[in-house]
This record gives sequence, structure tokens and C-alpha cells, in this order.
Amino acid sequence: MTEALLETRGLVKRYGPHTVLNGIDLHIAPGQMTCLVGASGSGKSTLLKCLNLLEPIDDGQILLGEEDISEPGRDPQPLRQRIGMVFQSYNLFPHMTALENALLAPRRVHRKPRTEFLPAIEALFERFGLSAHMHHYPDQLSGGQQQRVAIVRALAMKPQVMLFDEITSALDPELVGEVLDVLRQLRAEGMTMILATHEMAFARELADTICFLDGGRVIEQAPPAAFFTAPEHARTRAFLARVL
Ligand SMILES: Nc1ncnc2c1ncn2[C@@H]1O[C@H](COP(=O)(O)OP(=O)(O)OP(=O)(O)O)[C@@H](O)[C@H]1O
Repeated sequence: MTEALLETRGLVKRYGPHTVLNGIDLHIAPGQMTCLVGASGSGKSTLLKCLNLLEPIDDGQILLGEEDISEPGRDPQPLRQRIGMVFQSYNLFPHMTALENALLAPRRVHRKPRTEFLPAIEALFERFGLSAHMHHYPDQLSGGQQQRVAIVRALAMKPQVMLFDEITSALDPELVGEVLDVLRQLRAEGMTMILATHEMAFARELADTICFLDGGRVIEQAPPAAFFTAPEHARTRAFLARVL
């Protein structure tokens, strides 16, 4: 098996008496796209938040490379720079332009003038067809453009892994495609990504691995070719067709 870039071993997460994640073992190889699928409430968002250290875990380990990033007492801030996350709601600061939004984290973290980061961030805007919108405020942008800016903002920190939590769910259907195109591009460039998604057609087209979560566990894990055709996954497919 290829060495993992990101791995979880027996990850457990509880909210009070409710065990939301009950022994999750994930093995994410570099450059791989993993899609988390499952019914609402199956724990997809919680898993992503745990991976980004936004939620403490109750048991198990999260390894980035060989480093156990889930050790209690560690400062999560530097680790969050290495694992970017994009949410369903774009969370851009409304009083800042798209460019200022993207410059904010690198400037705060590295405490250097904006000119240090400007060329790289302008190149990101260019790469994702957003150059014309760099100086626009969020309310001057469509939902799809705002979500693409949110992706650029996360990429500005040069993360090793990107997590995406239902990033197209809040968008009008005609805007979904432009955001999925950004993911296609990132995949082609070899970015390691984990997505919680209800976009099964997209998962089928692009995922290297589909993980089906239910009852706090990864019940099935397979490449799309097997997940969508193999007889042993038929029950999962039928279940997903009902709930998604
Ligand atoms: N902060 C919290 N406090 C208590 N319970 C929570 C909290 N966040 C999530 N939960 C519970 O954890 C379970 C998993 O929620 P989660 O949002 O991870 O599911 P999901 O698979 O991402 O769902 P969806 O597809 O609707 O986004 C749910 O039962 C939810 O109610």
C-alpha cells in the first residue's frame, strides 16, 4: 500500500453520550481524492472537522505523514495551515475584497508585508479564472465565485491536504459546475483531497476512493468502478439512492 499522507487510526468522536465516529480508519495516499458519502447525520462533517483539528477527538490518532497531530496539548494552529478546509458557507469577510480575504491568513501567520505574498496569490486567482474579481467584495460576487475565492483563500496557505465539506450544497444548480471544475483542476494538479459530498455523479467521475459512512463507521470503502457496479455494494447504492 502507498504510504499515507493522512491517516486515522481508530478515531472516536463523542458529543456527550452520543458516539458520532466510532473507530474510523482512513488511509489517504498523496494525490488521492477521497469522497465521504452517507446519510445526513452519518458524521461526514464531524470527521472533516476532526481532521482539521477544529474538534478534539476522544480516542485514536490522526497522522499527517509520520506525525501524530492529534496528541493532546498540541497547538492546532500551525497544523491547520497544512490542512486547508472549505465549508458549505463560504465564510468570506464581507468588508474585505476577494484579494484581501486571500491575503489575510498568510500575512497574519508569516507577519510579512503583502507584497511578499501578492504574486503567488494573484497567480491563484488567475489559475481559477478569478482575476477579474480580485478587487470585488463578496456581495459583488455570485455564490460560485465566492466559493472559488474561499478555495483560493485556503490554497494561499499552501496546504498539503484540502478538506471540502459539502461545498456545492448551498449553490444554485447552475453554479455547481464551476466549483466542481476547480476540484477537477486541483485533482489534475495532484492535490490530496477529502470531500464530504452528495454529488454522487461527481464522486463517480473523479474519486479515487469512496468511503460510505453509517452509524459512525466506514462501512464500505472502494474505488468508484467497484462501488458503483460490484454486487457486494448493491445495498449501499440502493440506500444512497434513497437518502441522498
Ligand atoms: N456540535 C455538536 N454537538 C452535538 N452533536 C453534534 C454536533 N455536531 C454534530 N453533531 C451530531 O453528530 C452527528 C453527525 O453530524 P454531522 O454533521 O457530522 O453529519 P453529516 O454526515 O455531515 O450530515 P450532513 O450530510 O447533514 O451534513 C449528528 O447526529 C449530529 O446531530
